[in-house]
Amino acid sequence: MSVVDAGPQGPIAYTPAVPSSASSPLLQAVDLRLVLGGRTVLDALSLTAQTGRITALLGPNGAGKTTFIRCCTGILDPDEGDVRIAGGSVRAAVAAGRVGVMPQESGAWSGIRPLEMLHHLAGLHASPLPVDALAERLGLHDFARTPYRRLSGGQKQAVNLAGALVGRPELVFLDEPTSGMDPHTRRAVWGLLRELRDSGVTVLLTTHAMGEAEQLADQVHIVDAGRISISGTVAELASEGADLEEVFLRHTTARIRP
Ligand SMILES: Nc1ncnc2c1ncn2[C@@H]1O[C@H](COP(=O)(O)OP(=O)(O)OP(=O)(O)O)[C@@H](O)[C@H]1O
Repeated sequence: MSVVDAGPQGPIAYTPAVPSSASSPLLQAVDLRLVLGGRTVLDALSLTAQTGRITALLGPNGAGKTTFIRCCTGILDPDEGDVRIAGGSVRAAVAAGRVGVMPQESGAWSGIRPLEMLHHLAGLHASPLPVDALAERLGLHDFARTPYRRLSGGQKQAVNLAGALVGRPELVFLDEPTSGMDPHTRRAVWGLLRELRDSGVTVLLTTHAMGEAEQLADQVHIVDAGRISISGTVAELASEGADLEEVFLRHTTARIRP
């Protein structure tokens, strides 16, 4: 077992609620197709996320990253293809508390205060993380009494991240987790995500910050127009003789001409 340091309150022992087998990919999406509003949003998209690794999904605006996460968390059903989590269905994994999700926009009730929200979410899980220690780790006590609607963008992100983790999931989807965060907070979150990985948690995140993917990702998938354009480790992708941003630009389609 490894540990998430909670700062002055002491460590949080982070063992996923359901330990996963390290021998296979925890998440397997095969040939997903989905049409929304007459537009093909996912187009034969297949990818895996290995157990206890950080997988980054990169892609232009509108490429289908959030839609993919919605298919992996039971919010949307693909028209074709299948998502398996630990070999079972998405719904079974979600019902068993194996999955955490930090959406780009949370549906948090606007008047709720951060710690109230976390205590509420913790109450939905069998063995949640200690709320105070998690809040301490993410600096939530500084604005613990502020209603959600009055939080800054970065503060909302921190609360949403805590909400994704409080149930001690073994698979966490983070949709642009550090967008709007200052560099101090961003680096603290990177440290936390590395500790989660070291504890065996599987993380799939989206980001538009190439440096974030370079810092964190064990595996990168670049998606363009609903399909995987290229995948590999950062080192494998950079072996094309370019940095990750250059690889991204080469393998995706510009929506707007510079
Ligand atoms: N419910 C819906 N009905 C119709 N179109 C939708 C729906 N949800 C998403 N889309 C469309 O699907 C496409 C992909 O959206 P998605 O949010 O998955 O992109 P994304 O890769 O996460 O983009 P970003 O990087 O900007 O967050 C967009 O063109 C979007 O307008």
